[in-house]
Amino acid sequence: MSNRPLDQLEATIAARQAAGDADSSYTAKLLAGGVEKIGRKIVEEAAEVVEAAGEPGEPGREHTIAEAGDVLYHLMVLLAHRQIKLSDVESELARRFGMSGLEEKASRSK
Ligand SMILES: N=c1c2ncn([C@@H]3O[C@H](COP(=O)(O)OP(=O)(O)OP(=O)(O)O)[C@@H](O)[C@H]3O)c2ncn1[C@@H]1O[C@H](COP(=O)(O)O)[C@@H](O)[C@H]1O
Repeated sequence: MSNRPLDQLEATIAARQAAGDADSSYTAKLLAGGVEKIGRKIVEEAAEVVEAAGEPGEPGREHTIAEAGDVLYHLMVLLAHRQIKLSDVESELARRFGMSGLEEKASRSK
C-alpha cells in the first residue's frame, strides 16, 4: 500500500464508508448526507481557500495550505460517494497532458 498521504486518506475514507458509522465518523456522517451535504461543504471550503489565498505573508500561506487540505478532503469524500477513485481523476489529468487549456476550450466551441 502506498504511503502517499492522498492514497492513505482514500483508504481511510473507504474504510469509514464501509463501516457507515455516522456517530463516530465525520466522513460517514458526510457520506450519509449525499451530494447535497458533501457539495455544500465543498462550496464552503472552496470559498475559504480563495479567501485565505488573498491574505498576506506567511500566515496567509499557512492558512491557504490548511484550507486547501479541507477542500481536498471534502472533494475526496464526494469522489468516494460516486465510487470514483483518485486514480480515475489522475488518469483524466494525464489524458490532458500536452493539451493547452486554451486549445481545449477552443475545440469545444467548434
Ligand atoms: N482530513 C480530514 C478532514 N479535514 C477536515 N475535516 C473535518 O471537516 C470539518 C470542516 O468543517 P468546518 O471547519 O466547517 O467545521 P464544522 O462547522 O464542524 O463542520 P459542519 O458540522 O458544518 O459540517 C471539521 O469537522 C473537520 O474536522 C476532516 N475530517 C476528517 N479528515 C480525515 O478523515 C479521517 C477520518 O475521519 P473520521 O471519519 O471523522 O473518523 C481523519 O483521520 C482525517 O485523516
